[in-house]
Amino acid sequence: MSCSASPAWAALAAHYQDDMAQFNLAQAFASNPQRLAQHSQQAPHVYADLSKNFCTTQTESLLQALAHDCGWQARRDAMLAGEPINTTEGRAAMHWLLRMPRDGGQLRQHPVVQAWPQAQWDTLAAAHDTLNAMLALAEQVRADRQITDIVNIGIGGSHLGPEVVVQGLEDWVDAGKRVHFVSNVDGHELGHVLRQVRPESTLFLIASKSFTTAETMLNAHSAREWFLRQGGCVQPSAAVSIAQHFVALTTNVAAAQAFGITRCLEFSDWVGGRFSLWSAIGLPIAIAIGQEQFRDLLAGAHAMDAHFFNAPIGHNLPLRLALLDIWYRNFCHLGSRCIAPYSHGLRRLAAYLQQLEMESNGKRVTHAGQCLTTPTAPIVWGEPGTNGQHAFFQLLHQGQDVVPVEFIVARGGGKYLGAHQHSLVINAIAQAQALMLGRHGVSAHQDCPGNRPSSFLLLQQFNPASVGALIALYEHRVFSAGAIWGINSFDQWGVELGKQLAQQLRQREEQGDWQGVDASTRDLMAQLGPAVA
Ligand SMILES: O=P(O)(O)OC[C@H]1O[C@H](O)[C@H](O)[C@@H](O)[C@@H]1O
Repeated sequence: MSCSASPAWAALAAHYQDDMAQFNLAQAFASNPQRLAQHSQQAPHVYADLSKNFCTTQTESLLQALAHDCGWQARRDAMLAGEPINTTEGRAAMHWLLRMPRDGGQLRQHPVVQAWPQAQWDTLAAAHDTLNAMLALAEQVRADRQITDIVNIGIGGSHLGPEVVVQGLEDWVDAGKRVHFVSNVDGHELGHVLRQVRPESTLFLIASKSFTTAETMLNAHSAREWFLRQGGCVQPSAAVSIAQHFVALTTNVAAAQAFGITRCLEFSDWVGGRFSLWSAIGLPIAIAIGQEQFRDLLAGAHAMDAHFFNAPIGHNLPLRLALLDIWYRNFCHLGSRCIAPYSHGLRRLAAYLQQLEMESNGKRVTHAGQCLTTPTAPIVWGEPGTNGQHAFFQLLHQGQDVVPVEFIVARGGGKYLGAHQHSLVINAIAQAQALMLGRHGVSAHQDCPGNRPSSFLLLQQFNPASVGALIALYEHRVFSAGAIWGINSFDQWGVELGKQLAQQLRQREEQGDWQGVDASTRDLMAQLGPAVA
């Protein structure tokens, strides 16, 4: 049964029409002194104030009934059991295992974990062996005074997670290494980094789950060529050799070795690319902040995992957020969500979430291959505050579209506190208030309609553990929404088509065969093809 055929779906549609279409946030606060308590929740490291959303306790109850009707709990347990819930690729999705202590940690009493076969415990032990090897390498690199620059070459999941965490935890970066990220196939990005580094003091990390991604392979080959042109050697015995200065982070060790890399950190195919920052893909993070802090990052994420796998439907924060996402998308017909981290460190959070949410849940068929008749992932977008206020917040306040805004704010931490931190958080609070209250009776141009929804995610403190918990919260939220929609959040077949067509265009170009190709594509190839490059 698809989610929209469930009785709860019909009840939610009726609830929207009958009770919520004219809902007013300010009035809801005025008439219900319990509103904040009813729609807020403390989870590990993260407090969520959801009270400025278009919902009542009845909305939340009906949404919880939807989760129940759609088998959310069984899907959550299947993930924890290590079942192949990524059905189109026949794989489990076990990123959470990478942050679980060897003895199961806070989940060891969970009935599903108690029922694990020995093989699952062996998988956990193997994940710890890999983690220890990764952290040992990170410490070795941190202690190596000759290495001043780390260049991570990878794209998508092999880039965005590590980048958001390294930037976010800038105040914990203590080994004096500069960490650069190169993702785009546009040579300007690689060129810009290579102009700043020297081969003898640079460690290249070639991060690719598949070790076949075209952009990463081209960037890796160009980096290798540059390295050799600058006097680097292929002989492993030489000090400035590829063996010493290139490390691969991948599931495809054979391909990395064929490329000429001998130092490989491997991870398993049950780690989805966009869920992989906890695996070997996290090496740039571990080099930047050190093993102790990396373990804190994992511990924060594990605390959120324990909350997610243990908490019941009504008190499960990742699920509550997922249900609000479904409510807005499917019943209130709001197509996007704005991500507003009031944190310079989290300036790339929206980019990270764009992959996490839109690549996971931007889907239109169920596990069984049935076409869904309802929209799925919202479009997520955003910029850090306060910058966004001076750009697109105008539309949020006075535009014709209602966009739920998600404020992410930390309760201190970091080096530069005082007046700056205070101003940052006051701005976030004031924006949420302005969105809700609006301004009335001044003039047509100055009035703001108000009644615009927002959520507040508040980190107890800004540190590795809370960043880990925040990211795990988002991961489980995305999984929960996908589980209710009945889609596979762990594949990404839509991405393949463009890759295939790029390959076909290359072949056509070589063969000079443009038969059957549309006039626009042909003309663009003529204008931008190799003659121009
Ligand atoms: O890590 P890689 O195998 O190089 O993949 C990098 C990225 O490229 C792909 O096209 C996928 O859409 C992403 O999910 C993935 O994270």
